[in-house]
Parts: sequence; C-alpha cells; structure tokens
Amino acid sequence: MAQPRPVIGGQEHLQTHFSSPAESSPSHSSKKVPFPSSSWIRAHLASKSPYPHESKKVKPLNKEDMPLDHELVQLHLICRHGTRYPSTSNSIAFRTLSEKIRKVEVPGFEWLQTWHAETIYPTTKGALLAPQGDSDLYQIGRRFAGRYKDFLDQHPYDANTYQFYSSGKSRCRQSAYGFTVGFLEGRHAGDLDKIVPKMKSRTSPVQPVDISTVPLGLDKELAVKFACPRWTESVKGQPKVVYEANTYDDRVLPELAEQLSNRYVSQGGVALVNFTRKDVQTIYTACGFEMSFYGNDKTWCQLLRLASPVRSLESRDHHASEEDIKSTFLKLEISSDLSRYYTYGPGVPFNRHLGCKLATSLLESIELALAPDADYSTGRRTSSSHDDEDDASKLFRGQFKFGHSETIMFFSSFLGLYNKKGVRMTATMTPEQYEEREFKTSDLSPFAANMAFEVFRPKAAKSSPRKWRLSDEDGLSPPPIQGKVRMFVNEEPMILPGCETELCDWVMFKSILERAGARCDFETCCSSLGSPSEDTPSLARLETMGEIMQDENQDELDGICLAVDPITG
Ligand SMILES: O=P(O)(O)O[C@@H]1[C@@H](OP(=O)(O)O)[C@H](OP(=O)(O)O)[C@@H](O)[C@@H](OP(=O)(O)O)[C@H]1OP(=O)(O)O
Repeated sequence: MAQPRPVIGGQEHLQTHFSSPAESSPSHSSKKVPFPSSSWIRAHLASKSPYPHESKKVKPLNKEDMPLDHELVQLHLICRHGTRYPSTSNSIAFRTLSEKIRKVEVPGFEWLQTWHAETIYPTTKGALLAPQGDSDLYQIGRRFAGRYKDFLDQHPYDANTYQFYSSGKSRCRQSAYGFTVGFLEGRHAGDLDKIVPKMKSRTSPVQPVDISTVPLGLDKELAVKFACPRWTESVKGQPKVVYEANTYDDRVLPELAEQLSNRYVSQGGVALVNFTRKDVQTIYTACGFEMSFYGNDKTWCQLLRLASPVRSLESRDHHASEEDIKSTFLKLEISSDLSRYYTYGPGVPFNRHLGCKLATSLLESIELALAPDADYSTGRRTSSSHDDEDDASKLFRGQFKFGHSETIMFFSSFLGLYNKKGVRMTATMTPEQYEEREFKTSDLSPFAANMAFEVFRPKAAKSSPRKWRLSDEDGLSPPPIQGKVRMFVNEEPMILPGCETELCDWVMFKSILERAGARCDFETCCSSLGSPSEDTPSLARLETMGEIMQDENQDELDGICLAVDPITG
C-alpha cells in the first residue's frame, strides 16, 4: 500500500510552518509574506529573463534625433530569439524534481500536486519558440516599424535590399518571421491595387519575406560555436574555464540546498526531502521559464523563498526576509553569469574570435552604404568595376540577424561592451563588486536580447564622378567615406567603448572594430589544427577595448589568435 504523503497539520508537520504564497496576495488579511516584486524577479533570471518590453510609445526617428545634415541610410539588428520552451533536458529535470518534492504536501505549494512538466513544457517542444517568443519578436518589430516609419516609407521592402538571416535553429527562424510580421505590418512592396486592381482582395495579410539561414557548422556569425572546433575543444566545459563558476557554486549552492532540505523536516526530525545543489539550480531555471513563459512567480520561484535563511525562527512568521530572498536570487544569477562570463564572454580572450565574423560583415556592409558612390538602384558602388563585383558585398538597406544568447555574448565580448573596466569576474568578489560587475546576462542576454545599429550618411555625400578627387594611381576616385553610427542594446542607445559619443564617427567606428579584430582570421583560429600563435599570451592581457586602442605598438589583431586560457590576475 502506498505510504501516505506527510501532510502539514497531519502527524508529520514540517519543522517550520509555511505560509502560503497565496497569503501574500492582497485578498488575505494575514501579514504579507515577504517576497521580491515580480519586476525585480524578472530582472534577475540570467539568460532566462524575460525581455524588458518597453511599454513606452516609440516615436518616429526625427530630425532632432539625427546628426545634422545626415540621412539614415541603413539599419542593422542582431537579435536573440524570443522566449522559448525549456530544452528537453531541462523539462525532464523539472519533472524529476517535481515528482521528488510533491511527496510532501505543503500549504501554499498545492500547485506541486498538479504541476506536470510534460503538460506545461512538453519534451516534444524542447527549445521551440514559445507563444511569448512570437509576441516578443512581433512587438520588437512593431517598435522598429514605429521608429523607422519614414525610412520604410522611403525604402520599401524588397529581398535584394533587406536581408533577414537566421541561425539554423527553428526558434531563431520563427523569431525572424515574427519580427518581419511586426516590422512590415500593413506594408506591401509596391502599391498592389494600382498594379493589379483586383489584387488587393487577394493580398497576403502579411508581407512575405525572404529569410535565409546557414546550416549549423557553416554559420560563422549566429550559431557560431558549431563552426569553431577550437572553441569546442579548448574552451567549452574546460576545467580551467569553469573553475571560477565551480568554485563559487561549491561555496554557495550547498548552503541553499541545505536550507531547503531543512524546511522539509518533520517535527519528529525526519528529513522528508533531500535537496541537492543541482536541484537548487533546476528550481532557479524553472523559475526563469515560469516567469518568461507565463509571467508566473507563484510556483517554482516560491521555492527560492524556502531556500533563503529564516532569521526569525522564534517569531511567528518563520519567513525569510525579502532581502534574504533577493540575496538567494542574486547568488544564483551570479553563478549563471560566472559560467557564461568564461564560456562565452570576456573571461576567455579567444571568445572574441567568435564575434569577429559578425563584426566583419557589419563593417563591410556599413562601409558600402556610406560610400559616396553607393548606388542603390544597382546595389553596387559606381566605382566598382564589374570584374571585382562580389555578390557578398551587396548594398543593403537593412540586415536583420537572429541567433542565440551566445551570439550576443560573443559579439558583445568582441566589442568590449561589458569589460570596459577590465575587472575580472571571480568566485571571491565582494557583494558590492558583484553588484558593480559589468557582465550581467539578465541585462545583456535575456530572451529576445538585441543589438541594433543606425547608419547615417552626410546628405552632401551623394556623389557623382564629377565631384571625385583626382588620384595619381587610378585617375578619379570617390571622396573619403564619412558618416555616423549609433548603437542600441535592447532598444536603448549605448556608447561603443572607444567612441566619445552615442553617434560614433564612422572613421572611429571602423578603427575600433578593425583594431578589435574585425576581418580576423576566423578559420585559422577556429581550426582545431591551427595552434594559437606564440604571441597569444601577450595579447591575452589586452582585454579591455581601451587597452587595445591605447597600445600603439598593437598591430591590428588580424592573423593573431587570442588565448584559449582564461584571463588571470
Ligand atoms: O538551455 P540551456 O540553458 O541549457 O542552454 C542553451 C543556451 O541557453 P541559455 O543558457 O543561454 O539560456 C542557448 O540557448 P538559446 O540562447 O538559443 O536560448 C544555447 O544556444 C543552447 O545551445 P544549443 O543551441 O546547442 O542547444 C543551450 O542549450 P544546451 O543545453 O544544449 O547547451
């Protein structure tokens, strides 16, 4: 006969009385159970954090927001896919843990009795884009449509001048499509009812677009880790790479697991559930998906309340304070960040190579768009002769790329975005140092995280051969390329390290990216056969963008592979 579940109020009491999270709801007269606000929690779930959707009204880009006497000529977006289902392994971990815990019925945790991972996160949907993910990208597309209304009016979509490019994973392709539905809503190339009067009635409700993708292993920009054997061999999961994260976890996780287990002890002192450190990490991940997927912090997130120390056992409440619960969330967020800081971030210099192809194509595309002789009617520069035409160097109005959290982390590391001070993230930082750290995946890589670039060209730059300067070697050549580039992270302007202002001068922008390693020798450095050059250790210490900029002896990084060893000191 099945053993009766220990139940609060029955023979087996839990050592401390739980108050139901429901009691924290306003409808209960009892004292509110301390718990952080949903908005605070949403901002501390590491790479499972929901996208900080801005409900703010997006105004069309106007003259005040543009550099004087310039025009917007090109847009770039690099975007993680939207909210997804947990991976199959995550879903199985949720099921296993929920079956382990539901043996004990706890007031306020009745949801566990009917929470079935297979129902809520079916393994057959592992890592697919979630309905919330569809919405994430549609809304970003709508906000882009609002800001760039005039640009789209002036330059309607066509498959030659707008590139939508996705990683080979369905969550990214579907995200790309969701973005286009929002971005091009209500717009159709050309004016159909003038072209084919009766066409209007048969028009597709959305503008069909061309979305290209590159097979995993060949994609050197988005799902780039699959195209870099050296990263897989020498960085991913390497003991020296995961050392700081493991050291931190060894110190912090057992205490949280013990705290949880202690809450599941009967008054007779019988341990009812033994939580492991892995269980604590699973609870944090499940909390992330519950919040991102359903906006629900009343299930798994509440278990992190029980993992927090209760400092008032003698008091009737037996509750952890809000401050202690926040501290528990922060510990798990730091644990997640330490792992990604070294695996995908600035903790290992080599990771910058995995962002260099994105930087190279960005640089070359902007350079083409800013060229005074750029001719969008032909998609080429008037100065380019037919024999040096390169299909890859096409003139785009917009390039929109959809990848993964690591796409954002590798590219951000390449740009030095979260390593300006060069403070190495370690397992032994003070709480203040952790609070001040630059590398926070909750901020830089939530679901649908994105980086965008606006490219402005001087209006006078429209050039024709008669304005070209005479140059000795080849007669006429176009005037120098000028322009401004503005970078956004999650739709907020961000100054690129090395630029003095938000509107970065093209010459400076180009110099920064080239010196950071654009046009790098990705193939050599990523080949498992190539060995990083003996110079590598000397470069490994040049970690912040500022250091690279200041070091006059620093030749451009081309042809030099950075260290696969984590930075030290
Ligand atoms: O699911 P996880 O957390 O175990 O790991 C994912 C990883 O997600 P995240 O950790 O960055 O949120 C990235 O997924 P997205 O950024 O696409 O959400 C990685 O791309 C994904 O790698 P994959 O594309 O090879 O599956 C990680 O899954 P993994 O568990 O297989 O390492």
